[in-house]
Amino acid sequence: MTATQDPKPTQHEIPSYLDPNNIGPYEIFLEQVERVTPYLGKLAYWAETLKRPKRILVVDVPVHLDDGSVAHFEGYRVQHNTSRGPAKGGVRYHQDVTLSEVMALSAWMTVKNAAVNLPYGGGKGGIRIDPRKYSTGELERVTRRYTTEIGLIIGPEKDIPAPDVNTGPQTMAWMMDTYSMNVGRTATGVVTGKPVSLGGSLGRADATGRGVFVTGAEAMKKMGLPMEGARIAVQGFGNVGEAAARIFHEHGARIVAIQDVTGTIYSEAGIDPAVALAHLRQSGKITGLAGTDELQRDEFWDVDCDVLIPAALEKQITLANAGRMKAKLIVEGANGPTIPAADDLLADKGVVVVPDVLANAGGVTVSYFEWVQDFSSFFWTEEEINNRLDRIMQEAFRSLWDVKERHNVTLRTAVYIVACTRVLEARALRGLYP
Ligand SMILES: NC(=O)C1=CN([C@@H]2O[C@H](COP(=O)(O)OP(=O)(O)OC[C@H]3O[C@@H](n4cnc5c(N)ncnc54)[C@H](O)[C@@H]3O)[C@@H](O)[C@H]2O)C=CC1
Ligand SMILES: O=C(O)CCC(=O)C(=O)O
Repeated sequence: MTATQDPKPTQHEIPSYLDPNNIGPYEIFLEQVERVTPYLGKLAYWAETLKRPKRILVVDVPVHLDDGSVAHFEGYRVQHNTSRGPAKGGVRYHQDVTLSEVMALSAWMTVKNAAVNLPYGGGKGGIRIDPRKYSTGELERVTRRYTTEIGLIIGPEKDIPAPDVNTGPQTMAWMMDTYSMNVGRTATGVVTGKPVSLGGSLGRADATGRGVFVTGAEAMKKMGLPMEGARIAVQGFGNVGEAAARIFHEHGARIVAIQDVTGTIYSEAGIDPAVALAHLRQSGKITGLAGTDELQRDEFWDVDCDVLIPAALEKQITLANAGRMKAKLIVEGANGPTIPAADDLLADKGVVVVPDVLANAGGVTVSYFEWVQDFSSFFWTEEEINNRLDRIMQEAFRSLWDVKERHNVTLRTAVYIVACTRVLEARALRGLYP
């Protein structure tokens, strides 16, 4: 080496296995468990329970395509933990779904359900498929075959799926119908997020975005950030991102940037989410909306905003962008959007992060209401649902914020302390032997 050469490795010279941005989804969860373990006292004895999913099912999903050929898709259902009740969590259709991802998503469900004190464990499912490439009929056949394959382990008292990325009420209707045919009775309680006419709950469609708003608004109050005119940037404009943007907008905040899989738009004057949604539905893309400028994908992270809402996929906030973000508050609509190293960097910068396992718990909370309504065959008004949801989310936020202050930790660690304590208390009380 000559004297002019820099002896320190540059970013691209770091071997991939040492690059914190390269961490896998389940490794992120394991790191989060490591961080909470010192706060668990005697329950740390049981911490290994959290690191091991209770049950994993990998299934082959063969279907006839419209052209007469047969395609095979890989599907998963992971039940991470059932100490506090049946497994509960969504089903994702995406071309990049992996077992590690579904394991992480199911583990985050365990933490989330305990964080808001729902009587559930955690589960999650997925199929590695790009749904944009298949017709509605093909997706129905994929869904029905997948439901039959995982029918071994799901059920209203065992494991209750729900929507996630690229799945929705129609997917849940097919799942409910297939499961019901297989068991010989109509079992509405086997999935949540169904159409309202099939035992679905009023308020479920907006529930996750509403919870993002409620927890975000609580955090803003604690931080002294006014809602009126607050600058908001949203990544992901689907079930969660669109509803969150719309509800913040309705409360006087200004949506300055939206990014989805098709592109990124920016407007200093603010974007009306309803107009953006109509444009997206009509044109198939978010870009090209009148009164907005198109940004390069990576420029989204430089947008001047007070609140950033990642509501797309995992691992979006990394060491490559966390340092340059302007937001004072991040409200995680998505599951797992922030890698642990970026979490540390944000904490050092004084950025408050409302973690996924609290911020996006509104969806599963109304799923719980739906499940209860299906069991009792007695349905509540939308006002009752929204009032109960708001109360649960506000009370959870306030008590978890107190834990954060008491232990002088991040809000994520505070949520993990409370949630993991609840899960492991149940584990310890139940004991190990039949
Ligand atoms: N649907 C629900 O009730 C809940 C969803 N979540 C989480 O919220 C996130 C979003 O889920 P949904 O809104 O249900 O899904 P969705 O399928 O309705 O919408 C996903 C959105 O993300 C965008 N997107 C996908 N890839 C992207 C990329 N590379 N860059 C930018 N945008 C991208 C899509 O264009 C779309 O706007 C996921 O992490 C999911 O696990 C969490 C709790 C409940
Ligand atoms: O509504 C549910 O049961 C689960 C929603 C979900 O998958 C999630 O919260 O990530």
